[in-house]
Amino acid sequence: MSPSCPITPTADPVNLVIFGGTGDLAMRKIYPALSVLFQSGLLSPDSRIVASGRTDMSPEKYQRLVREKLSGALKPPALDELVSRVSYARIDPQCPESGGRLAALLDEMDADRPRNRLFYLSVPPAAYIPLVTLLGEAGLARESGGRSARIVVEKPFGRDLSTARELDRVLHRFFAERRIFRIDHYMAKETVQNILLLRFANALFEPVWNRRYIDHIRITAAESLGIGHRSGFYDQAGVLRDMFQNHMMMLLALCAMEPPSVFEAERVRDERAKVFRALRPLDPDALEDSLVLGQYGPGVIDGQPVPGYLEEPGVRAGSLMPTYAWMKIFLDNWRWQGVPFYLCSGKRLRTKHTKIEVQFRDVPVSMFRGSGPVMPNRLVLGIHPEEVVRLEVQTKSQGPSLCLESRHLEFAYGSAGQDRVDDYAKVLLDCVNGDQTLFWRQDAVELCWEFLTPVLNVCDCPEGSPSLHPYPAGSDGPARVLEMRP
Ligand SMILES: NC(=O)C1=CN([C@@H]2O[C@H](COP(=O)(O)OP(=O)(O)OC[C@H]3O[C@@H](n4cnc5c(N)ncnc54)[C@H](OP(=O)(O)O)[C@@H]3O)[C@@H](O)[C@H]2O)C=CC1
Ligand SMILES: O=C1O[C@H](COP(=O)(O)O)[C@@H](O)[C@H](O)[C@H]1O
Repeated sequence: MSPSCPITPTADPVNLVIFGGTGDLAMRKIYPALSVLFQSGLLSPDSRIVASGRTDMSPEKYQRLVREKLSGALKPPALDELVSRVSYARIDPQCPESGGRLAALLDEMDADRPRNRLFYLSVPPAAYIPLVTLLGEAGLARESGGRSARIVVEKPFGRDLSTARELDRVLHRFFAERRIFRIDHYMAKETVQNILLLRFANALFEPVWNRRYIDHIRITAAESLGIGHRSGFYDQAGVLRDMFQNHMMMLLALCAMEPPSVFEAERVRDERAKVFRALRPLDPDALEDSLVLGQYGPGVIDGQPVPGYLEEPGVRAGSLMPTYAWMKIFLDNWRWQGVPFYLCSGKRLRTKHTKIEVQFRDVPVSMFRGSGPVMPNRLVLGIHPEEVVRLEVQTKSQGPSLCLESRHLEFAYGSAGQDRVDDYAKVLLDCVNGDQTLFWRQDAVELCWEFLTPVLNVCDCPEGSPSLHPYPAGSDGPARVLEMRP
């Protein structure tokens, strides 16, 4: 850690209520993140976790379940310490007495001292509004006696513009905006957080970070995983709602935003929203010029045969849901006029890799004729698996003749030996501490839904997308994208 970096203090104790405590997200991401926070002392040992679901279960049985599910990821004593802080309450939003029961339980837990309250909606989106209403009507959304009450909302924030607005209306009935945390775990990834520091804490990049010097920017989030057990959600959402409306648009905003006057949540969020306001609307009559949608078929990944999307359990027969999208986006503002941003994400691709590539323009003319082509500079921000910042520059290769060679100036997080906090741990800690910098604000959510509406309309019509390009699992995506790429 840098000597000038302040030590992060231990957060005040919190009672964390995880709605959806038996679910995939809770087991795979939230508990391991909590364990990191407890072990590193960032979360007070006085904090408690109440998991809930509609299933009836004793706290002891739930503790056994957590132990069993997490035994691969966590070992004693970390696992024991985590489990000792966990209890379970059956909460069914359809059941009128659920809210009162939860309120009584939390009061009982607070008998020794009042704790802040954090309610985490880790449930299917259809349960968001009923649970927010339950909290509000039970008086649990109120702050009192210096105790905060915050709510964490998982993506997707609605399934289109109108449902996003409806969710927001209900959230705001009970929670002020400063207490609503719309999570995007991509924002907490180390190299993603680093984008703004790289751009605005160095004098080097900003003068060339514009249409005069940048040819295009490519943002890729490729996954080799399929949809797992999530067909119920995914077959209603597809890649556009799952990855574009949130993570991909956020990466775009971080690459394109103006510097805020000060690094404060609202000022940073203002600048991100301005990027979304500058999005050039997609032309519904010419979508094929800026969009490729695809769906994976059967194929081979890591030498193993994998089924196609339509063979995945739970997917509707003949579903036309896209599992891959490539999009060309323009921003209509002075900095970015004419610079294409290529966004691409898909499931069941050859490898998992997430990165941002900033491609600079060619030199005006090469004076090194006969020494090979002068490749344009490229800045690669590797997010996964490599966490790296790599600037590709042209140099002279060693030897008597004048030959051009591409070399890298590189900084890799993995080799920097710094303290690391996993992405869910970081966002959870920020919720506990009330820092909204890394979270979505409603204006940005709505602007992104508005932008995607023409594509979603096409995908949602019964015939689905007019051109859904198939690609074999384990490939690099639909061949059509190669024709569109610069
Ligand atoms: N899994 C992931 O990788 C990611 C998930 N998300 C989002 O997180 C949320 C949770 O996802 P995930 O964990 O995968 O979902 P799961 O289907 O695995 O788990 C859902 C959980 O919610 C509970 N639940 C279901 N319906 C209701 C209801 N009507 N009222 C109260 N509780 C309910 C279930 O328990 P019970 O049946 O007992 O009620 C279960 O604990 C979703 O919004 C998803 O979009 C976001 C990013 C990644
Ligand atoms: O939010 C989501 O993200 C994951 C990919 O996250 P990563 O951190 O592993 O890159 C994706 O698999 C999932 O479908 C989506 O809901």
